[in-house]
Amino acid sequence: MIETASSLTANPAATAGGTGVVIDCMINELFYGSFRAVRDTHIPILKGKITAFIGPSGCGKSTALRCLNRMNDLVRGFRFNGHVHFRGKDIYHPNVDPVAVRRYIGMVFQQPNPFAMSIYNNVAFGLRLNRVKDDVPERVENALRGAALWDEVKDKLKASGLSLSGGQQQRLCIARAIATEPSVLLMDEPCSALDPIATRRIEELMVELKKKYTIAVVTHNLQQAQRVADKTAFMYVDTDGGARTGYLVEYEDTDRLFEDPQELHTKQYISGEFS
Ligand SMILES: Nc1ncnc2c1ncn2[C@@H]1O[C@H](COP(=O)(O)OP(=O)(O)OP(=O)(O)O)[C@@H](O)[C@H]1O
Repeated sequence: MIETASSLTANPAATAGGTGVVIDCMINELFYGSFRAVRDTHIPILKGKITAFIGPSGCGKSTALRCLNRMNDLVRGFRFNGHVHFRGKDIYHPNVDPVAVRRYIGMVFQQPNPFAMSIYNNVAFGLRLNRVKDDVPERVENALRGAALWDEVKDKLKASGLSLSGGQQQRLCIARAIATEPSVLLMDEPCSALDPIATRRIEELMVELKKKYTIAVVTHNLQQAQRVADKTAFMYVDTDGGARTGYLVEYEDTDRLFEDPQELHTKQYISGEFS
């Protein structure tokens, strides 16, 4: 039996691993081919909160984020030992369809990636992909409003998505991701290609979006994590014996992690002793 999108919605109230936990992610070991990229990383994603993944380059932040909606499945040689519980199911169970998972756990990438089609169709595309046929114009408008883009584009919905500025393109991608009303939005360094003003706009939008969606975000920007995140997961990378395996060092309330880190590596990282 193939699990369908509807089977993942069957028990929307179900949580895993504790009250308010929408996704409970446990990575015992994760490989790309023979390379062990991540180990011993347990990150609960809490409902209605923003969880930031921070840490030095190569520690596995994006890899861990991509586990949450099975995006790593697309990578050749990917192997995963652990679980990702969502709505009472392990999304890695062989009967779960990854396409159904991504309907409920959407993703926004580092580089804004609008399609070479109109602004309207960029948002409607995600709906069509998920066979949503009713109320498409209303849903497109709601998604563009939700992404704080409607006022800027309502008079040019037929213009190409590529004609927008970088920050607008990223908000268009957010609109595309929220059009199907996912439960969770994964954001992989969503501001790294943007200037400070567009970055602030996206940060404000994230805080607004968390009223409706749970968010997990990878960021290199520690101030950004402090500004937007409720919870922060700090990852580090072992380099013993030539290995480069990332792991979770500390997961805490963001304020606590930055004000009173419990682990030496966290202290060193947030004080800028290494990057
Ligand atoms: N598709 C892939 N195939 C093989 N190895 C990969 C792949 N993606 C990532 N890796 C490796 O896995 C490790 C973790 O990478 P990942 O991109 O998750 O780290 P990161 O902390 O997000 O890094 P950065 O901050 O530089 O983006 C790195 O050693 C990286 O080279």
